[in-house]
Amino acid sequence: MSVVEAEGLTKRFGDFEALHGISFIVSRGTITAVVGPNGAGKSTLLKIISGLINKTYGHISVLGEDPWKPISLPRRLSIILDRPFLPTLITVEDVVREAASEFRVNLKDVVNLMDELNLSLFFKNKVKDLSTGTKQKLQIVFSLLKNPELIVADEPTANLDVASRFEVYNIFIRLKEKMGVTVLISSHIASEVISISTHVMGINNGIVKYSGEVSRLIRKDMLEEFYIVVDNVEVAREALKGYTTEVTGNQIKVRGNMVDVVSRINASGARIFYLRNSLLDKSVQGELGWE
Ligand SMILES: Nc1ncnc2c1ncn2[C@@H]1O[C@H](COP(=O)(O)OP(=O)(O)OP(=O)(O)O)[C@@H](O)[C@H]1O
Repeated sequence: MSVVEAEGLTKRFGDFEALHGISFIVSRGTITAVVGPNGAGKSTLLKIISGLINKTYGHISVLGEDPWKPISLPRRLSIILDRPFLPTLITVEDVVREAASEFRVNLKDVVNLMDELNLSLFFKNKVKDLSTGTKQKLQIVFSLLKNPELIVADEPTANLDVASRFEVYNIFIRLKEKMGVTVLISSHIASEVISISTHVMGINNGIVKYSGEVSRLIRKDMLEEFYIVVDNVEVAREALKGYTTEVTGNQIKVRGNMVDVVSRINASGARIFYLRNSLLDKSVQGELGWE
């Protein structure tokens, strides 16, 4: 069953056409990586789906509703943007208590979600004193409190380090697997977001260049070979026993599932400074005509 349906979707800003009559569907219980270069039209598309801006022409239906004239959508859809917008002068604990009461959720459930993102240690801090990445993670917690059916996340991990990015991805993966939540997520780091997704939609110059299941569009060997740079190679390598690895200085070339590899290294105590699948990034850029 489709959660989002678009047919001939067009968006103009004055004389400039940002989306040129695009058509696609998003099925329930999938994670779709929305990838493309700067100015491709990703944010414009995600904002239309979220009801933040209106289309110019065409058809768009989100959970069976017109997102510009929503009925139940605000309750069922969570929007995550790359910039946090939180009250800054009060403590995290106060924000959390207020949010729990507003969304009528159990404080314990909020704390569990915060634990998953390693946020609980900031409980007594004022929001204004948190790093941008920590504020962003807090923002994500609030966005998820209403137990959405659909999450639209525009560059949600832009301000986060590798470990935090995967904490966020793991939450999306869990929500999809346990609750059948549908996720649309955009990122500049195509290879990373594709690695955690079931589907990929490649956009450039306001056109969907390709769209479909990751397993059909991308070869497994290309998906599962990437590089990480860590602070402690020995500890990281020990954590990756059973995986094929090649070490050069602080860099490890790994073959395997990216989510599992990152979880193992995070659990080992080693720190990942850098993670990239350049081969896949280049291939996606080539397919999209992305300079
Ligand atoms: N409010 C606006 N008024 C005029 N032009 C706009 C507006 N919003 C977006 N655009 C233009 O539409 C095009 C698509 O922008 P959009 O932000 O959707 O791209 P994007 O793929 O999200 O890029 P990025 O990754 O840099 O955020 C760009 O050329 C942008 O300049």
